[in-house]
Amino acid sequence: MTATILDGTKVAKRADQVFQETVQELKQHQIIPGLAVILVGDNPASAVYVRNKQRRAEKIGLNYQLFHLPVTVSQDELLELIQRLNQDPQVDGLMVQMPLPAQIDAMVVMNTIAPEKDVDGFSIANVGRLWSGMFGNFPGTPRGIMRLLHEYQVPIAGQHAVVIGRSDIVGKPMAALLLRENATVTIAHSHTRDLRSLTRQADILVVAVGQAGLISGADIKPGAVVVDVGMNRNEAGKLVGDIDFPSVAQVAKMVTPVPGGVGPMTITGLLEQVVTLAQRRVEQND
Ligand SMILES: Nc1nc2c(c(=O)[nH]1)N[C@@H](CN(C=O)c1ccc(C(=O)N[C@@H](CCC(=O)O)C(=O)O)cc1)CN2
Repeated sequence: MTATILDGTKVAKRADQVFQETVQELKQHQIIPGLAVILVGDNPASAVYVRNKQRRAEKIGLNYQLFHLPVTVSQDELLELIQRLNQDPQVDGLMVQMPLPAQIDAMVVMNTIAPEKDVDGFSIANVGRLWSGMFGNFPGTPRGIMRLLHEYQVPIAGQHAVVIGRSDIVGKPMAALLLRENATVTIAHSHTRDLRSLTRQADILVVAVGQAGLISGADIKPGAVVVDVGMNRNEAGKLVGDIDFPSVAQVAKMVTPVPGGVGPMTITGLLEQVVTLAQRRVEQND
């Protein structure tokens, strides 16, 4: 078997066209959806991600504002900026790029962003909404992965989904979104015993650990759908995921590549969230 590639780059481009049309319609109601991104420091990977966000946000017509703060900024200064942007009516969505330098408590930052503007869905209010099955803002990566699975018509209800990794950004919200769509969900992590007996049962396997080559073809169920969230650099400096792609692609029905799979869909998930918030602004005005 050679797996179908779940092409995040292609799906993201298609999604951008849809968002662009929606933004045009919003502009007819005098609403320009606004996204503010705060970047602290000079982490090179974060700089790339923020640049990609800016390029795509501007392409679909968002009012994009970047606030680049020095790595030495104090927590109070950062919180002050967040509070100002919380009050700014031009800003529909506000996010702080992770990771943050050690002097800043990410939990405090996430919970200072007004929940209705928290487009990352990292605040306690939005996490609660996610797990309660309510409407809310949900993190970009799992949101984007769900969109990718829907685009390729991957059945979810009743499927056994195994999520490896329990981070707040990917693993936990991914499990919640799969559960909301009636998958039977197992979360595995560093303390899980006999990981491979679990991965071999998965109809949908999401790998979000940050360990190159963790999962190979022998570890998966024939015909599984495998989503690789990993972003690692190999010895040659090449970007690779958490799976051994060639062997997995021999056994899986569908698989995401790295790059070009989940990465572009993370930004799609974010843009979808901002556009949804701006649409809500129109409904409230009507
Ligand atoms: N506040 C947040 N911080 C971080 C998040 C997040 O969702 N919110 N996620 C990641 C970084 N991230 C978005 O912010 C992100 C990661 C990767 C990509 C991407 O397009 N990857 C490309 C490869 C890019 C490269 O060459 O390095 C791909 O996979 O094809 C976009 C966004 C952590 N921080």
